[in-house]
Amino acid sequence: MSSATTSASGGRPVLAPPPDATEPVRHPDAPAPGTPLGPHYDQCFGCGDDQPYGLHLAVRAGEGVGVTAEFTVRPAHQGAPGLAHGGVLASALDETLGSLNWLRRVIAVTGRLESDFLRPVPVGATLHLSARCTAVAGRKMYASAEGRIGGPQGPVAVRAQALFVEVGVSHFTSNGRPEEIRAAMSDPDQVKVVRAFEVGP
Ligand SMILES: CCCCC/C=C\C/C=C\C/C=C\C/C=C\CCCC(=O)SCCNC(=O)CCNC(=O)[C@H](O)C(C)(C)COP(=O)(O)OP(=O)(O)OC[C@H]1O[C@@H](n2cnc3c(N)ncnc32)[C@H](O)[C@@H]1OP(=O)(O)O
Repeated sequence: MSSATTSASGGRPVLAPPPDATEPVRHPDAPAPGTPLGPHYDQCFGCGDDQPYGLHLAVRAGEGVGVTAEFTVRPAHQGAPGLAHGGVLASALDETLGSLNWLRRVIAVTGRLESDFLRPVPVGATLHLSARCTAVAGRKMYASAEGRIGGPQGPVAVRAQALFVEVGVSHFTSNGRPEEIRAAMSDPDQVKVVRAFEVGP
């Protein structure tokens, strides 16, 4: 019997790479380890500078197909008094995982995200996130992430496993609200981001 966590064929967990999956490949032009990746869209809830209640996640390239990031929980991110909302923490994991695609120079969107919440995360705390791509199979990228509190070596508060699916720019231009697409396409910085992805390996 299949379930939400097992594939229709063979009963393999959905987030387990298939036997023909390959090692992820870092693009030769990927930024050096330690380089800030910068926002992919200034209105992005995860990384955008112009999103007042956003997470303002600061992501840096790591080794291989890996990244690190920091997110400081603000009062706008509460679920219970003084504590981060779980959906916000899942967003931080999602954004960190999504950034891995920069290092592969592939545009991809989250297909599936499974999160574990291990410790409450207070307002004012900085979540130290890290993510790595574990495998690639066709358009599918498998990845995992964790977030620690109290410092980069502190206890793990949240972790996630995810599947991203490669898409073309038309995923956004065909489905996004036209006002925002038009604005994005007339912003030279945004066009530069899209071009960086279109020049593949
Ligand atoms: C001018 C505009 C500029 C736009 C900006 C451009 C570039 C900027 C650069 C980067 C920005 C990119 C992303 C944003 C980055 C970070 C934010 C965090 C990430 C997100 O927050 S992003 C938002 C949430 N995300 C979605 O909004 C996705 C909605 N969704 C869909 O759009 C489709 O659902 C899609 C595309 C996922 C698949 O659709 P599809 O038709 O293309 O492909 P298909 O269904 O065939 O799946 C292919 C293979 O993936 C397997 N598969 C698919 N889904 C699965 C699942 N859930 N579980 C297990 N396996 C799954 C299939 O089983 C099959 O596997 P197999 O090949 O083995 O059969």
